[in-house]
Amino acid sequence: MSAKLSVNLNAVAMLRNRRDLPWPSVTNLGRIVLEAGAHGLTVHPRPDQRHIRFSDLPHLRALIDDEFPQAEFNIEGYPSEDFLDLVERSEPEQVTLVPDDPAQATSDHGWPFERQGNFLRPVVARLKKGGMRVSLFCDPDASEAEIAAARDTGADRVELYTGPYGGSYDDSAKAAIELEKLAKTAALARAAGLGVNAGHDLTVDNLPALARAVPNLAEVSIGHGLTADALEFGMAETVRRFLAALQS
Ligand SMILES: CC(=O)[C@@H](O)[C@H](O)COP(=O)(O)O
Ligand SMILES: NCC(=O)COP(=O)(O)O
Repeated sequence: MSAKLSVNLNAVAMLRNRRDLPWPSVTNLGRIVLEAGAHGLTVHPRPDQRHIRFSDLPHLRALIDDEFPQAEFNIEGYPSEDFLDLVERSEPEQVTLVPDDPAQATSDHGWPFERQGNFLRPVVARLKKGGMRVSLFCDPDASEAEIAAARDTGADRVELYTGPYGGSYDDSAKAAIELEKLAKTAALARAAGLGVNAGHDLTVDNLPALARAVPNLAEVSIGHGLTADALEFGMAETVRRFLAALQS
């Protein structure tokens, strides 16, 4: 079975936040995404709410519950007490824990599982007790010992950080090296009994090779590249609508 696609709405929210206006609507874009067949929605609320606002979450939860009950809500973030409260109120099907510093522009590394296992274990247990699947953001070249420590937290899955792979879009030799690391880490995770998700800078161009290299990929979450394509492929029709509005 092919991997599920969860669309990350952070980039849409960031565009919305440029003005004190309600468009583009994060909820409406979520509806379009799910109507088009995506399997879920991902958000990564950060403490400064520079993209997703905490107030977006109830609307997205209601969208899924009321119109797309088969879809999944995936909330990503650093497990501060505020984040955990927010997650528990939003009841996502999946939580992806990411070792982000609030000042970080975007996520750029996985958890040091051996070092942070004692921190993660009770957090994972708390979320799982609340009925949520837990995934942990993981370096693309995590060692066997690191993967064993990830499994020992009680998490269900790891999400492979694919940033270095996505970033080598203009260097096929480097992309092959990065892909090899991802394939090896995914195999270690599968052997340890963990499900494997992946995300960061994935695109239509780099997805096929990733899916071949990681045959049991459960889910990809994609935001930036997918939103960029939505703009590029939707711009012509939008210009035509504005020209028609001028003539009406
Ligand atoms: C966890 C992760 O990989 C990130 O990709 C993140 O969720 C993307 O968030 P931004 O689009 O806000 O950088
Ligand atoms: N977990 C990764 C994610 O949600 C999307 O990352 P990106 O496609 O915006 O880089």
